[in-house]
Amino acid sequence: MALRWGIVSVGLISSDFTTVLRTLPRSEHQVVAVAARDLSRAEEFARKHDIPKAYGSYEELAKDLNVEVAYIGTQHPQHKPTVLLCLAAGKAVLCEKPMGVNAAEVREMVAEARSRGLFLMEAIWTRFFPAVEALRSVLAQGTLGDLRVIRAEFGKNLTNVPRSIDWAQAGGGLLDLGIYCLQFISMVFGGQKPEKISAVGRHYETGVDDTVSVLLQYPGGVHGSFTCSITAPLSNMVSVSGTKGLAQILSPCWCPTELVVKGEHKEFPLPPAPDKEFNFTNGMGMIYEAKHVRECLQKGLKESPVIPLAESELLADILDEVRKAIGITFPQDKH
Ligand SMILES: NC(=O)C1=CN([C@@H]2O[C@H](COP(=O)(O)OP(=O)(O)OC[C@H]3O[C@@H](n4cnc5c(N)ncnc54)[C@H](OP(=O)(O)O)[C@@H]3O)[C@@H](O)[C@H]2O)C=CC1
Ligand SMILES: O=C(O)[C@H](O)[C@H](O)[C@H](O)CO
Repeated sequence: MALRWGIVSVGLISSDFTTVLRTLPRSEHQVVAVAARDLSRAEEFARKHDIPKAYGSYEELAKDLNVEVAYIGTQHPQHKPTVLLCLAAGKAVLCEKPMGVNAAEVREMVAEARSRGLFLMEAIWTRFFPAVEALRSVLAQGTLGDLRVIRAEFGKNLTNVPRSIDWAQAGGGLLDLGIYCLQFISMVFGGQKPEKISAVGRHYETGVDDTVSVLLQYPGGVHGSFTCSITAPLSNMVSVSGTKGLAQILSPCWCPTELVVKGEHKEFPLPPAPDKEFNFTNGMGMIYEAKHVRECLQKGLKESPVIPLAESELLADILDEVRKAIGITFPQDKH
């Protein structure tokens, strides 16, 4: 039975995700509706992606009984209201990262999903790439020995991307790019709560975070660190070091296809996407998370075992702590 998707908002990532869904067998995935704040833009998107139903409001899509799962592709601050709207309408929800602007928002969404017995997942698509699955396997086998340190970086000049420098839209690097680094560190250290968090950072002129470095101490004398930036290019790699060797996820680490383990280079090419256009790097890699969502729903799961809701809450808690340490607040923090 095909999983019937509703796409919430018609922005850049929504276009990429919809393009990916339409490469999948129609017997497994169908995009049955799309909604935008403006009907004409929703209709244009529907024409581009051959979607049967277009709505001029998210509310109308939420009421569409043909929609089983909603994909939330709005900007950060609109994630919470649209997730809550779709949950209230009985939809399963896949919400783009970061699921919330802060931990309070994430906890509100998680509580609502749990109280309604509905599936909710944060679209940390990185975790579903074969290269990252291979890294998890390497770690599980003890190939690197006893872990000591993990280091991650994600930086690129985004000062020309309006949402990235827009304080009202919770811009900056931490929520947009840093979350990718942090989720690697948390994944490697088993979703444990760090014992100590420290951070230094620079503010961008609009009040968002510009470049931030974070140090996380975990139980057992191990630690992780990351740097994210919206103004400076960084290595965009991840390295995991243990007593028996080093593993590296090569750039682009947030959507990787290359893993190096103790000097051995392994490639995990994306599925072919002939004549498909994407707004973001390695967009075809969203196929993995889309397939995972369907697998979860087929099993009757209410959350992903790969990016559990408790992990989304933990990531948000840590990002809150980091923002507090460097003095970054957003309008959404007051609610
Ligand atoms: N997984 C990945 O690889 C990526 C994930 N993302 C995530 O996806 C989300 C969207 O990013 P992106 O597609 O670049 O965003 P866009 O700038 O394309 O905006 C997405 C949608 O947000 C709505 N929107 C835009 N501005 C406002 C505003 N000021 N107030 C209210 N709503 C607004 C619009 O919805 P409408 O269409 O209804 O008008 C718009 O289409 C982000 O949270 C980001 O973190 C982004 C890039 C890559
Ligand atoms: O999730 C992402 O990949 C980021 O939002 C984008 O890559 C970043 O905003 C640059 O476009």
